[in-house]
Amino acid sequence: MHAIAVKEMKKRFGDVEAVKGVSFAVRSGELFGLLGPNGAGKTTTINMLTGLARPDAGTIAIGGIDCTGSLKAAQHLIGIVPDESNLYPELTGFENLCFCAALYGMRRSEREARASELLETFGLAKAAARKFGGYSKGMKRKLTIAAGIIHHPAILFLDEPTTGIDVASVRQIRQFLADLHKAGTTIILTTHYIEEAERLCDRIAFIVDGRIVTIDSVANLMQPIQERQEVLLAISNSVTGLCTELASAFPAQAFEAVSPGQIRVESTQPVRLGPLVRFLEDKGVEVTEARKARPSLEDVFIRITGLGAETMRKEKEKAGGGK
Ligand SMILES: Nc1ncnc2c1ncn2[C@@H]1O[C@H](COP(=O)(O)OP(=O)(O)OP(=O)(O)O)[C@@H](O)[C@H]1O
Repeated sequence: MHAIAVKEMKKRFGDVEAVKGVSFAVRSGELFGLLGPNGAGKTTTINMLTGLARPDAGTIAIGGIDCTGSLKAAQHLIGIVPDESNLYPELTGFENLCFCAALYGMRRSEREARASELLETFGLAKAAARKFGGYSKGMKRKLTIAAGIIHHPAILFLDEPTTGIDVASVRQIRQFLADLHKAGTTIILTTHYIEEAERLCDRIAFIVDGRIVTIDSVANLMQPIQERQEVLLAISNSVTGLCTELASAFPAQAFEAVSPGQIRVESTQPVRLGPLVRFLEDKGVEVTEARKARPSLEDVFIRITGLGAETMRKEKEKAGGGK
């Protein structure tokens, strides 16, 4: 049985068709990533799956339960970590968690024990008695995750869990998600950090402009580019038309000027540096460094979506870090 099965789900906000008919299924125990740039429709998709937005069309099943009209029957199965925290600033960390536990009908002793356990897990025990409103961004995100799993949900939805927070918290959250995944929880994660998706997810759906453009395992997505060789050459100075000249001199390789001081060489054969360096020297260009690049999911994303590395980098910067 699938933990989640979505068919032809759509959502429009006025003139904006935010989600244009997405279909996918998440296996039980899977860590599934929805990856895409800002405005792609990730949050809207998650909101429809968690009952925060009503789809205009399509069907949703969660844990085998038809949730198309209402999520009520599957509510106990899911945990939600929204991108903006829904916790109360005037309550302490401990009180917030106990309050959430009470909403799930947990008994007092049970909820206090669970709240203390989760505060410990996330390194927040010392801040347990402090008001949530005074927490740092990273602490807020961690407590929001703790609140989302207070009732041991079988399926956890997280919307951009590592965006805009400090590096130490990012590491802690990623490790926590990996542990939760190992323990068997189904996790659906939205992110626009390609390397985060590559590191954590079993399968990834690339979502662009309201549509899923591809869904596959990280290994399968990476397979076509694994055999490809890529070398980055740092050069002392650039000369007009250098890449065109290189391409005609070395037709088995592809050349791209990634910046004025850097050329990317791509080939399906091992790249021989000697002839390249000599050719460039003859043109008055010195190679100051040659580095073999590891193929990454970012390359796959760029190939499939047509979105350039620069676009994704800008998206990351806009998001305010998280690395
Ligand atoms: N409540 C709303 N009212 C109007 N338009 C909306 C609303 N929510 C989302 N949209 C629009 O729908 C599109 C998809 O937005 P969504 O937030 O789902 O994207 P996203 O992939 O989660 O982006 P981000 O990474 O920035 O969070 C965008 O064009 C957005 O402006």
